[in-house]
Amino acid sequence: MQKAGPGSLQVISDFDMTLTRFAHKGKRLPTTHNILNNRLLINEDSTKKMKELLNTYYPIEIDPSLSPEEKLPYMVTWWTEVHELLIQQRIRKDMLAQVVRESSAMLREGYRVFFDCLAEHRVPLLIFSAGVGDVLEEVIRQNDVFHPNLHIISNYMDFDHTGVLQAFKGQLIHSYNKRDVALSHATALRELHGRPNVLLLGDSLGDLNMADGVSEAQNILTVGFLNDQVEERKESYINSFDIVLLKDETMDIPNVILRHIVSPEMASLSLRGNQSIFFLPHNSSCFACSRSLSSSTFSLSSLGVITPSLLRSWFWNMSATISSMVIPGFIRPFPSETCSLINSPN
Ligand SMILES: Nc1ccn([C@@H]2O[C@H](COP(=O)(O)O)[C@@H](O)[C@H]2O)c(=O)n1
Ligand SMILES: [Mg+2]
Repeated sequence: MQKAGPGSLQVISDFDMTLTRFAHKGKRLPTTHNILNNRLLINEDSTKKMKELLNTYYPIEIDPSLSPEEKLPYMVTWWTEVHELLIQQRIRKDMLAQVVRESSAMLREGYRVFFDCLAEHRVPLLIFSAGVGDVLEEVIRQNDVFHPNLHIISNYMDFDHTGVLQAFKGQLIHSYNKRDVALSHATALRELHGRPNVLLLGDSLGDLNMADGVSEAQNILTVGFLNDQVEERKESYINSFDIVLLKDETMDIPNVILRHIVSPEMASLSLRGNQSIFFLPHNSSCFACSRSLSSSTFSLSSLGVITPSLLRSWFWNMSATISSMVIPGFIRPFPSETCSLINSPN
């Protein structure tokens, strides 16, 4: 994928709990459907009913002992009942921006690097979501990353001429029918043709089918975010995705993969707190990072071929020089296990 470069690449990603965070400071964050569970839009009874439906069907959605075929009818019931309830509540289009603003939904840390990098290199990003399209668009817009390379397949609301919800458009999309939906959209997504390499991101086993509509796919690299019921589901995720990220609320790994594909000549670099971490470039050269004191720009210079001692000294030097650097999207606490690994004599 790296040899073929960004011109052959497309990214297909799920939205809820893949591009958005699952939790923050120990609190569950909402999906696009749950963002709509706001008293500005729906009454108290419906709020209760939506929660009951979530408590009934979410455990089925993630139950590792049930097959996708067994889960399917329950998913159809869950989505259908919630959509009917939202229609009955006569949701207003002009309130959506406000409920998104009031919600605690967050894109994963490092999201700006991800969205901007894809746009800069003209790599199409297909967001394939069983959530609510109008809400997910608003989340992306409010985070300022709605770029022209974005394509979205989702459940879109149909509003009447006064801006009141009257139906949902097109085929219902739920967690376990993404294959059918992918196949039915295959010809429409012309911009994605001729891009045989796919980076696929998802948090559900149903997301693995999102690339089924890609004609003549050559390589599909799948990354699975395992957010919930980790121990129970780990085995099936490891057997199904190429890379499994356990309770990782960042876009760090997708960003490193992208950096490797779009600019393989540069060290892929990420700075965290007052420590630093960098990812090796494909030719095994190492780069040092320094910041100009007069501006916020920073430069990379080659240090030559990596050796363990060079690595260690680089880390020590960097941690001293970058402690005050602020590079949005890159700074994050550096895990202590990684520090001790880097600083160990071997
Ligand atoms: N009423 C519902 C229905 C579904 N969900 C969750 O939304 C997720 C689907 O969106 P993706 O972007 O991940 O495809 C799904 O995993 C459900 O858990 C919900 O919260 N409420
Ligand atoms: Mg999801």
